[in-house]
Amino acid sequence: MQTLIARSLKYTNNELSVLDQYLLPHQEVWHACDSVAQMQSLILSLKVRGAPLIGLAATLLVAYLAEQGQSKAQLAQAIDDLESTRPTAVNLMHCMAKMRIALAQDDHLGALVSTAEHLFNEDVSLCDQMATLGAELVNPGDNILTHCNTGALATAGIGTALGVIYKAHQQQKHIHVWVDETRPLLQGGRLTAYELAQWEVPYTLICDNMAASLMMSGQVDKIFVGADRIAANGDFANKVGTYNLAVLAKHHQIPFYVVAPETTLDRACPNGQAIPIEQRDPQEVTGVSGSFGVCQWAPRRAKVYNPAFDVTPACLVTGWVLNSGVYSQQDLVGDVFK
Ligand SMILES: CSC[C@H]1O[C@H](OP(=O)(O)O)[C@H](O)[C@@H]1O
Repeated sequence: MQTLIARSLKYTNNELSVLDQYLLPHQEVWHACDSVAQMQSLILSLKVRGAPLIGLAATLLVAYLAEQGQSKAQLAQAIDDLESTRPTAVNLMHCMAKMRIALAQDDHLGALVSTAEHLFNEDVSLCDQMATLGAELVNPGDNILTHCNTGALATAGIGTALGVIYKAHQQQKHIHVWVDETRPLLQGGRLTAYELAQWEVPYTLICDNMAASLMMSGQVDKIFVGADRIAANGDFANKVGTYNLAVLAKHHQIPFYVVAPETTLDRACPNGQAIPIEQRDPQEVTGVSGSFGVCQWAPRRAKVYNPAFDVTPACLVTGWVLNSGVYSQQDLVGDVFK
């Protein structure tokens, strides 16, 4: 397999490595990964995270295992196991389906390697296309609000929604970004703030519960978010708290855009109710753990509701920014999903 290098995933010198996103922004630690169990653990703990990146990390591991001489039966099991790791982001299922097709080829090793290389390099291009198309929606001086993390850390390229923001910054549109910290795992406060600082994009970090008053006071001009799965009617799943923003945006008549590659589209999913929503460990809500240990603030026996994602109905979305274009719901359903 060729050398493949992204911000949080790389294959170099016959070694697959991932950047531990749970330790960011204070520590940049890379883990070599050579087994399904290890990759599943990295993905489940969100050390490896982000809808496109999860699919690509699993894909590169399958190709790596094939090059290590694993049998077709072992590789088929690896694909099944990896596909079941997290249920909501459809990019994982998309990538594993492509790898299953490659595994069925006569030269399965060659097909797996070339498919992995293609999917990785394709995502880089898809990110560039989304960024260019989405940046056209950004006006000079816009105050943009975003949720969770959708940058280079979450993809093989420059990102999805954050890629749009970065491209607009590169175009010297002099934007400012309101960054939702994104409870409970703080992908915004830890990762988006980290990426925007590295790109020298002006931003202000806020708690999620502050977005409404910012909108009411006219301090938010547009909202760009990512997606983990887009259903055939345009409903989409994204990090929990996205639906809040969509309802607020509609009330305050603020343009609300979802940015995602077409690898996030799920043609077999009729609407948002059909999207499986991952339920996560209550400990993520009752406290926080990291390299510093555990900080527990809620009662240990507190009953917790901790869905990793929520679903936003298409009626609340101004436009879908895909790699192929910017769509209204009518065009998305009629042209893209046709
Ligand atoms: C371009 S990443 C898309 C999506 O993935 C994130 O979820 P997680 O951090 O749990 O992997 C978040 O929902 C992003 O919007």
